[in-house]
Amino acid sequence: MTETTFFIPSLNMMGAGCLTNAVGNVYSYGFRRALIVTDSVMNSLGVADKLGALLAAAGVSSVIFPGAQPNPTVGNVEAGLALLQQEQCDCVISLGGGSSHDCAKGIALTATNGGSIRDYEGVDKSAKAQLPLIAINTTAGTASEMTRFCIITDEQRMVKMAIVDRNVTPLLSVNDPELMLGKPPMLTAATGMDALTHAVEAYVSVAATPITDACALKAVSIIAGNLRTAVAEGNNLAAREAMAYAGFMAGMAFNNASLGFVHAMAHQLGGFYDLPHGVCNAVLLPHVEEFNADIAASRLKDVAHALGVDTLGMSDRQGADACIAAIRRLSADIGIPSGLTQLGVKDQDIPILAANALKDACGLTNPRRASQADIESIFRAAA
Ligand SMILES: NC(=O)c1ccc[n+]([C@@H]2O[C@H](COP(=O)([O-])OP(=O)(O)OC[C@H]3O[C@@H](n4cnc5c(N)ncnc54)[C@H](O)[C@@H]3O)[C@@H](O)[C@H]2O)c1
Ligand SMILES: CCCCCCO
Ligand SMILES: [Fe+2]
Ligand SMILES: [Zn+2]
Repeated sequence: MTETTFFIPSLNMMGAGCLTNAVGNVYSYGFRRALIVTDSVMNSLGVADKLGALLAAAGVSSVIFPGAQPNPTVGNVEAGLALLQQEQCDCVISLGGGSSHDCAKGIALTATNGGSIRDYEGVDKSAKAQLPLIAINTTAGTASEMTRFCIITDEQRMVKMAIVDRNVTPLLSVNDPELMLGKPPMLTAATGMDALTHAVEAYVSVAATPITDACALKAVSIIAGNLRTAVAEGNNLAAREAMAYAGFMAGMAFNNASLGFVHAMAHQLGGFYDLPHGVCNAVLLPHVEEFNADIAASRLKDVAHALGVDTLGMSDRQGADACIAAIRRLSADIGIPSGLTQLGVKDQDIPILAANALKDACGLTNPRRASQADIESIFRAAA
């Protein structure tokens, strides 16, 4: 077995109501002035103000930056950094989903390392630890609250940059499902399918390990057992808590085994059309696994079993086909759009989307290599 590494934040708090003690930890870490990085919706819902009041009661003052856009941009990071420096904050707290966490990571990293977030595209390009980041998660989920990844859209090139850097790992991650009760059904569906994609891609990845396998398969079975309920009954706290654990465990898997062509291709759709990450993953997932099926058949049969399929007596290829069918059924049951055309993707853009997908770091661990023509045909199959 080759040498492997396992990245995870040093402290991860989970469970209904854990936010209160998490805020206490901000004070006991010694921080006294926080920049809260969130987005306009979370801010308008009053969630950021509530967090500010909890922090104030614990002895920590704060200022809110509500400028993290979905698919956060270089401009968002620069604006947030300016506010952090003007307000002389000593820590960053992200409040929201992956967009808020990634924007906050970009702010915290450039606050200590200087330059532009563009300078850190690639693997471990930074020299110093970021300003301490506490990630309070409200979607389940991208797992950005616990990963060493930061995805920032370069609005000039219209591509999502992957900053893969241990220094963007949050100090503390917080998953309180009480903050997830208000997620609308489509957002619950999209983020849940993002988590499933993380687990499946990590499980078929060429960088999978026994640790990431255990996390991935457990995440798959929790998602199979709870996502439909979380979409249909948003106030079901048990289903929300289960999905929070599933998103986190899928994060443990891909934070260490990375991903595959689903993400490499989905990132292009996010960067080019500003489409929601989880929906892009959900539409592409069955098509990429169809492309991988011959090479990853036995792995996909394991995933089928974790999805609840009775695979006894099936060949590996039959198991892989059953896995792909079960993913399609789950997607349809929770209202995910069936094709990319419905999302506004244009055939004439596919060549540039495919060329950029082949440059995305996520593709490096896909179990099957692909040519430009292969990626183009997968995009067209998903139309
Ligand atoms: N860094 C990583 O490891 C990683 C992994 C996967 C995805 N991502 C990135 O994360 C981004 C997507 O994040 P996301 O899918 O969490 O969505 P998001 O953060 O973009 O949020 C989507 C919308 O949902 C709203 N929302 C969030 N929580 C809510 C709640 N509890 N109740 C009501 N509304 C709520 C937000 O205000 C926003 O309007 C993409 O940019 C993607 O590239 C990063
Ligand atoms: C190389 C891994 C990048 C992870 C991005 C998840 O959307
Ligand atoms: Fe992603
Ligand atoms: Zn993802």
